[in-house]
Amino acid sequence: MNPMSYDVIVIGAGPVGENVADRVVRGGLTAAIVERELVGGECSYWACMPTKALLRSAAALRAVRNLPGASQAVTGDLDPAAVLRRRDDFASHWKDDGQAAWLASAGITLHRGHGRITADRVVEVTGADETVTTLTARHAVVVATGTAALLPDLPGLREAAPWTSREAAAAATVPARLAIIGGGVVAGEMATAFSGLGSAVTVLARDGILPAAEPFAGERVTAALREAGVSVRLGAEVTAVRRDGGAVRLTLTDGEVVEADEVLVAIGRVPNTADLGLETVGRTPGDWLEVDETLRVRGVDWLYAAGDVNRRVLLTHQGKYQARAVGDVIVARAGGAEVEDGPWGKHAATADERAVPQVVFTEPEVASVGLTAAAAERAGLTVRVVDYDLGAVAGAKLHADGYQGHARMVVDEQRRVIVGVTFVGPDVAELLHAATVAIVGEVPIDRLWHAVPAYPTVSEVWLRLLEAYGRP
Ligand SMILES: Cc1cc2nc3c(=O)[nH]c(=O)nc-3n(C[C@H](O)[C@H](O)[C@H](O)COP(=O)(O)OP(=O)(O)OC[C@H]3O[C@@H](n4cnc5c(N)ncnc54)[C@H](O)[C@@H]3O)c2cc1C
Ligand SMILES: NC(=O)c1ccc[n+]([C@@H]2O[C@H](COP(=O)([O-])OP(=O)(O)OC[C@H]3O[C@@H](n4cnc5c(N)ncnc54)[C@H](O)[C@@H]3O)[C@@H](O)[C@H]2O)c1
Repeated sequence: MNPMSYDVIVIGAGPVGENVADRVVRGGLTAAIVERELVGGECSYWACMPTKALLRSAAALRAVRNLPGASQAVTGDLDPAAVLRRRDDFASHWKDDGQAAWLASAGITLHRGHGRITADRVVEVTGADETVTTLTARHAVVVATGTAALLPDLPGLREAAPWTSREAAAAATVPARLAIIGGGVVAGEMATAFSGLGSAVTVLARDGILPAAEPFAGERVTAALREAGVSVRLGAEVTAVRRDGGAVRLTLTDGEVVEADEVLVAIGRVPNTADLGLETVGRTPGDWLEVDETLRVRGVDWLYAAGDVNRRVLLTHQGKYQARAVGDVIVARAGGAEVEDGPWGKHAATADERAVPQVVFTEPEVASVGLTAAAAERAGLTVRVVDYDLGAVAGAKLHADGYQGHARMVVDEQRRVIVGVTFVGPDVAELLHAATVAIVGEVPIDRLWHAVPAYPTVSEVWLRLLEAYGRP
């Protein structure tokens, strides 16, 4: 036993854990971080970065092919091997020396191994060689252990060695045929990526494509995937899976069999809490960790949970936003300073509920923030929905010949502020932050008329949306 004390112990060195530790050290406290795999977490090696690298080259090629003058310069096809090599670079070749060095430079102590809470403010770390180190926290323990892929209980699935997002993101070769179970964000992006790389892709989307987004988003992504040769089977449900020799056979509810070389399961996530000692704090192992506005686990005053593991929003940027709030509130509570946990306060993660931005890097891209029209109505708001054809904007016509896209703004009619925006179209990702600022700032519609978009940019859609809404 080797007792060591820190002000704060963070379990999990993904993007969220790293940012919590950095924030508390900047606030004058000491911090240790516990990591059982790679410093940088899912995002750096198997999620955000490598998947976007898999998507980017095909997106650039599509863009240039839609631009007369430039398209003539393209004489060959995509080189999948070169894309995979670039992906390897973005995954740092699955080595974390760079990020571990950053932790050291930030004054954060790294303990490698599996962390488990064993008593109040006590974390045991079991290393790869089974040695156990006991850490104690003077002020707080923060769980930032993230999530893993959810696998459904389908007969034959586990024996068929399915891909999860990890195997897809780190694929060493491109399968000739890929079947994807699911229709959410991972399924949409992976279908786009692997069809771009040359796989014959079949998407078995029981609940549709991007069902949580505005309906036009899923419709446009479905149409584009089909145009790219992807077989999108809306409503298709898998009942059994079998791997015979090399091929995987998926049986659907109507008895039809879909054959592929690999099957990717992308139906959501489970929290990494099964072996974390949650029973010692009266929680059930394997459950999501429910937290209050300051990301503190309800009823346990020294325990916090940030990032994917608290299920508020499963996105890196939002988890890092939570990390800044958690780090700062721990420092405030440790020093007896005032806690600002009211809406939009320094220590409250208010944006998690009102203004979460997300870009889905499909073709076309889907960029959204805040509420969809349906979600706003469910929340009891009186809303007005304003739609505009993004392809009709001068900047979009210049951007690409035959540019097709759509924009929607959802306005809370009682407060006359925007509560949701969705853009669908090529390269709409960079349009999103203006919408986020308008929603977080609760900028009145009447004032937005004074925010003039430059001509001729795609951002002129903002003016067109306001014109469609009307000026009294
Ligand atoms: C395929 C895919 C693509 C994605 N793309 C995007 C994107 O483009 N943009 C975006 O914003 N989000 C994206 N996400 C979501 C994003 O990856 C997560 O929101 C983010 O990684 C969450 O960060 P985290 O720090 O909470 O958890 P993680 O990144 O999962 O990190 C948790 C860390 O904790 C460690 N750990 C777990 N348990 C223990 C333990 N008991 N002891 C010690 N260490 C432990 C793990 O090894 C891991 O390193 C994507 C997700 C997937 C699956
Ligand atoms: N660009 C990005 O921001 C990005 C990219 C990838 C992943 N992510 C994040 O990662 C998280 C996980 O993504 P995901 O796609 O796994 O989850 P998801 O929640 O986005 O989608 C899962 C989909 O699977 C469907 N589903 C659920 N159970 C099913 C079943 N038994 N059979 C068939 N379909 C079923 C659901 O209806 C849903 O549409 C998301 O929350 C997302 O925010 C973000």
